Formats: sequence, structure tokens, C-alpha cells
Amino acid sequence: MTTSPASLLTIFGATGDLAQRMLLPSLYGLQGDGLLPASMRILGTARSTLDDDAFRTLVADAIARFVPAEQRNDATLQALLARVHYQPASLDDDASVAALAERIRGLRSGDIVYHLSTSPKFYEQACAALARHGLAGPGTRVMLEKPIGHDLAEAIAINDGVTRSFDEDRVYRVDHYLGKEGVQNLLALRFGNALFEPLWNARHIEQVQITVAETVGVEGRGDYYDHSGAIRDMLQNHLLQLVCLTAMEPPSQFEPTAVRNEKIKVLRSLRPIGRAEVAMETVAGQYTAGAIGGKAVPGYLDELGRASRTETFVAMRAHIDNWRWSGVPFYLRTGKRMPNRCTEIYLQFREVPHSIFARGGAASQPNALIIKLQPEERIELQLMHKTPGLDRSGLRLSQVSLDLDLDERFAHERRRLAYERLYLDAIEGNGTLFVRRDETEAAWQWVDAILDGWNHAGSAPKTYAAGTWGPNAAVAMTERHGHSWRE
Ligand SMILES: NC(=O)C1=CN([C@@H]2O[C@H](COP(=O)(O)OP(=O)(O)OC[C@H]3O[C@@H](n4cnc5c(N)ncnc54)[C@H](OP(=O)(O)O)[C@@H]3O)[C@@H](O)[C@H]2O)C=CC1
Ligand SMILES: O=C1O[C@H](COP(=O)(O)O)[C@@H](O)[C@H](O)[C@H]1O
Repeated sequence: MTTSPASLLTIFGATGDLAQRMLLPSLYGLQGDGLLPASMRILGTARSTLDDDAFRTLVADAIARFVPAEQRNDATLQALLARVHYQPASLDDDASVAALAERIRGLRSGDIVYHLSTSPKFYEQACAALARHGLAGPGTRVMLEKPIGHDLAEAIAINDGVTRSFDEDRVYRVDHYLGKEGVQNLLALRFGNALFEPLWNARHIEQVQITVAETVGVEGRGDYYDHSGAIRDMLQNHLLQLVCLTAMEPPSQFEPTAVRNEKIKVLRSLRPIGRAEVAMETVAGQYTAGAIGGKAVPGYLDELGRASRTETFVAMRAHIDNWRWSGVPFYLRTGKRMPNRCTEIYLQFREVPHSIFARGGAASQPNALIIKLQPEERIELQLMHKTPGLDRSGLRLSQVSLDLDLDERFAHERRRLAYERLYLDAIEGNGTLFVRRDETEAAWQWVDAILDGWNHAGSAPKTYAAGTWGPNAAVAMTERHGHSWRE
């Protein structure tokens, strides 16, 4: 089947939080860069009874609120607004969906991208309604927001429901981390350089740590978050995607099947952590009141306003049972209300096999590669270096860093929002940076076993004060294995 750039992008949930904060600003960015197909229309839909003009006002307000002033100009805004339309529809109401279908037919002139930015409970019925109206055939693609279900069983049900109307190769599951510049740079670093690949394996790497730390709390999304928790909200998707990109074999091409075939192998090689292992290999935490950057912040239960055992932090020691990674621990952690926002991948290499400086008392430390993805993008290679000066006992060593500040190096480049990349790819029909059904389900299968272990153990998450790096038990977990978290 041939794919052409979309003639129409239809956003379901176009009045929602994600649309206003991320989706509309991203379309504004693409408009400014001249990357939207010239004749492509954008149709917003939700229950709110707006007309085209009222929705254009909502779009203009969202741009004013969420696009930095120095990136805004009226010409781009007007060009974007000229493409924008709105049709009210409630997904529970057939008549309004029929009117929406009529509007879609009137606006399309070729391929269509639908973006379901609503609750996942609507995915199946929205897709079925589009199919019923003859709007889900070849030349149409559907983007699905996370979460794809609450567990494996729900994910299968959602995927079955959606693929009854759209073939799998026209389903674009969003993990916005894959749209981030820094995350794609991980691929560029690994597969655009010959330097690292020979060292990227268990012979040379002692441990890997992947941290996704946030300073924010639940930000008004308490009801969703409390039903989800850190393992479902962040680990099942964003963190495991980072594990895939860090651990996968080189794909033969940067294209959907080749990349996703390599990612699924990683997910299927994750050693299960079940009832017998959870106590030793995982730590769940929940923040209490504390301070971040000198500012007092309330605890999770105060924010939520009720009792809860939902974890806001999770740390674990994972293993990938294949030739490349046999025996290398992958320490993973993510949490809310951490001391700073930081997403990074830390690879610690093995010690030198024999130190020729040991007799002189010079201590050596293992090399490390640190890939910082956000908030700043930076690559740091830690090396041993001769400490300058003279020393009677011989030669002393100290650690220095080769530090590549990508924000500074590309200071003239505007930093793109993740959804700019994802929209551009969905509009062009390129699924490389979207998640395939088997990946989502393999990730749920692995996470479900951990959740089952937690439920079986019945223990409450350990507390940590907001502004700290999680419960002490997370530190103890790495120390039991002779490692420590990088802070
Ligand atoms: N917000 C975020 O930061 C993130 C969100 N997501 C995901 O994105 C999706 C949207 O989230 P978010 O924008 O926060 O949610 P919101 O609750 O803010 O928005 C939901 C949207 O769906 C519309 N809607 C609700 N019910 C119906 C219905 N019966 N028929 C048609 N439209 C309806 C709402 O508009 P109206 O009331 O006018 O109908 C609104 O536009 C969810 O799947 C979420 O999990 C993923 C990652 C981050
Ligand atoms: O998907 C989600 O991601 C955000 C974190 O995204 P980032 O781009 O700011 O790193 C997280 O806050 C939210 O809880 C989760 O649903």
C-alpha cells in the first residue's frame, strides 16, 4: 500500500490538556518550519460545542500560553489558523459522530491521520465508528495516546478493538519519549559512530543505569495517576523504550520494521521479575512532604486528598538475558518529586584488567559514558588522566570528563517538541518512532509480573521525602550488588 502525506489531521480530544500544551504548539512549530503539507487541513473535535472561529480562538490562546514569546509570530499563527476547523462530536452519540464523518469527508482530499487524544476507553468505539462511516480504509492512519491499557489483558482488548478497523501497519502508538531529540540522539550516538559499538556489551560494560526523575507531582491528574502509579505511567512505556534503544542490536535500516524487530527482541529477553524476586529486585516508593529547590512541597497523600498505596517512585534491577548483556545489571528508576528533573543513561565500563600504576598507589576509576537526554542534552565520557605535577611515589590519576554540551553546540537551533517529530512522521506515514502492538504487549507482560509480585507481597510503598532520590531501600538494592546510583 502506498502512503501519501496526510491531507487531513483530525484530533479527537482537541480541547484537552495534551492538545493545548503539546499538540497545538507542535503544529504551530511545524507550520513555522514549513513542514506541514501545503493543503493539509486540521480538524479538531471534542464534545464542547464550539464552531470554527471559537476553536481558532482556543488554538490562538494555547499558542500564546505554551509557545515561548520569542518563537511566536503572527504570520505563522494566521497560516496555522487558516487550516484549522472544528466539529463537535460526542463519541457516545451516533448522530454527532455521523456529522463528524460528514465533515471529515468534506475536508479530506487524500490520506487522513486521526489522533485519538482522549481516554483510551474510547479507542475501540472511535475506530469502529470511523470504519462504519467508511473512513478507516487504506490511506488512513490512527495515532493512539498512552496508556494502551492498564495491564496486558486490557492492552490486548484495546489492540484487538483498534485493529478490527485499522490494520496494524496503520496504527501509530505514541510514546512521546521517542519523539524527543535526545532520545533519537541515542540512536545517532550508537549507530552513527563506529567507536562505541565494539564496547557496547557485557565484556566491557559493568552496569547500566537509566534514570527518569521529575520534580513535578501529579499536577491535577491525581485521579488518573492514582489508578496508574509510576510503574504503569512511566516504566511500562518511556523507561522500557529507553532500555530498548540502549540495549538493542543494530537494526539494518532506520525504518519501522527493522527498528521495531530489534526492540521487541530486547523486551522479550527481559528476565521476568515475579513473586520470588520482587522483594530483592524492586523498590516502590511514595513521597511525603519535603522541599525541592528550597520550596516546600506537600506529600502525595496531601495532594491527592485521600489515603493511597500508589507508588510515585519505582527502582529495579533488571537483566537482559542474551549474549550481549548477560550478567550486566540494568538499574532503572523513575519518580516524581525528585531533587531535579533529569533523564539520563549511565553506562559504567569495567575496570582496567591490570593497573600499571597501582604500585605507586594511584587509584583508577572505571570509565563511564553519560548520555543526558533532558532537561539539557549532553554527552559526557569520564576518563582517567594524569594529575598534573610531580609526585615522589610515581604518578597520580584523576578523573576528567570529555563533555559535549549539545545545547551549546546547537545553540542556534530551536529545540523541537517531541510531538513535532511524531506529527511529522505520522503525516508522512513513517511509523519508525511509534510503538508496535507486540512491543506494548511484551512490556505489559513483564510489568504485570512485577505488579502481581507486589500485590502478592501486599506491602505498602516505602516513603521518601519530596526532594530526595527515593527511599533508602533503593540505595540498599544497588549496594547489595556492589554498585551505587549516580547522583
Ligand atoms: N495530559 C498529558 O500530559 C498527557 C496525556 N496523555 C494521554 O492523552 C490523552 C488525552 O489526555 P488529556 O488531554 O490530558 O485529557 P483531558 O481530559 O484534558 O482531555 C480529554 C479530551 O477528550 C474530550 N472528550 C471527553 N469525553 C469525550 C467524549 N465522550 N466524546 C468526545 N470527546 C470527549 C474532551 O473534550 P470535551 O470535554 O469538550 O468533550 C477533551 O478534549 C489521554 O489518553 C491521556 O492518557 C498522555 C501523556 C501525557
Ligand atoms: O507520559 C508521561 O510523561 C510525563 C513526563 O514527560 P516529560 O516529557 O516531561 O519527561 C509525566 O509527567 C506524566 O506523568 C506521564 O503520564
